[in-house]
Amino acid sequence: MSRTSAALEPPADAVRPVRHPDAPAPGELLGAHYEHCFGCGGGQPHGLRLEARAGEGVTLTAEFTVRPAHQGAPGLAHGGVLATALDETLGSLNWLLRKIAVTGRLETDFVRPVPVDTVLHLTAEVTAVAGRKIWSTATGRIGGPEGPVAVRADALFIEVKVEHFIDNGRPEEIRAAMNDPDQSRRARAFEVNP
Ligand SMILES: CCCCCCCCCCCCCCCC(=O)SCCNC(=O)CCNC(=O)[C@H](O)C(C)(C)COP(=O)(O)OP(=O)(O)OC[C@H]1O[C@@H](n2cnc3c(N)ncnc32)[C@H](O)[C@@H]1OP(=O)(O)O
Repeated sequence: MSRTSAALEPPADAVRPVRHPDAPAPGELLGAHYEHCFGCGGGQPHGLRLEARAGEGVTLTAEFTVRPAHQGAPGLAHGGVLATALDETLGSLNWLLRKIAVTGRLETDFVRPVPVDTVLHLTAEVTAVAGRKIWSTATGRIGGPEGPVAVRADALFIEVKVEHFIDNGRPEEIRAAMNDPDQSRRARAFEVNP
């Protein structure tokens, strides 16, 4: 049995991703794309507050500290929370392409339990692009950036226009997001033209 579904195998005519010339420099923190994002925003008391940093090419690293609010089994991170950390990390990669994209498919392997207070060290990269489709992969390690693998995921993101959010989101949150005075958040959310 193959590890991933056919939808996560890029077709033969897919191309290598191209880092946008204005992508944040390697080592730079990306910052949250939305204050109330459960994955990266500072406005969610129990959110993950995941911090992602640009890497070389179309790669990044990220860290997430598992807190007591993130438990599933006693003292252990909930699998859905770990999947969120992977989803957020993979989603952040699209900023290096300057594309707005949403997760279409996310396949996750849970390899080791992740205790509360553990720092999950994530690495991720875009592997291929074809039209609106973006394939990417991520790995999360514990005990340090070179520690054993605890989780990994492969994903397919689909590029969307900003109308995807305007048409489907609640008007009050959309209005507030559009009026967000934080320039870097506004940039990650809206300024996506090459
Ligand atoms: C004003 C405020 C702005 C705020 C600005 C914020 C910006 C920054 C937001 C980032 C947020 C990050 C957060 C973390 C990442 C999430 O968690 S994103 C949230 C979770 N994901 C979603 O909610 C997506 C829900 N799904 C959808 O809306 C729609 O199904 C999609 C994904 C947009 C696709 O619909 P569509 O545009 O109609 O595209 P469609 O023609 O169906 O498919 C296009 C292609 O993709 C393929 N495809 C589509 N879905 C799938 C699938 N599930 N599996 C396999 N293939 C698929 C199709 O087969 C098709 O392939 P081709 O035929 O072209 O080869």
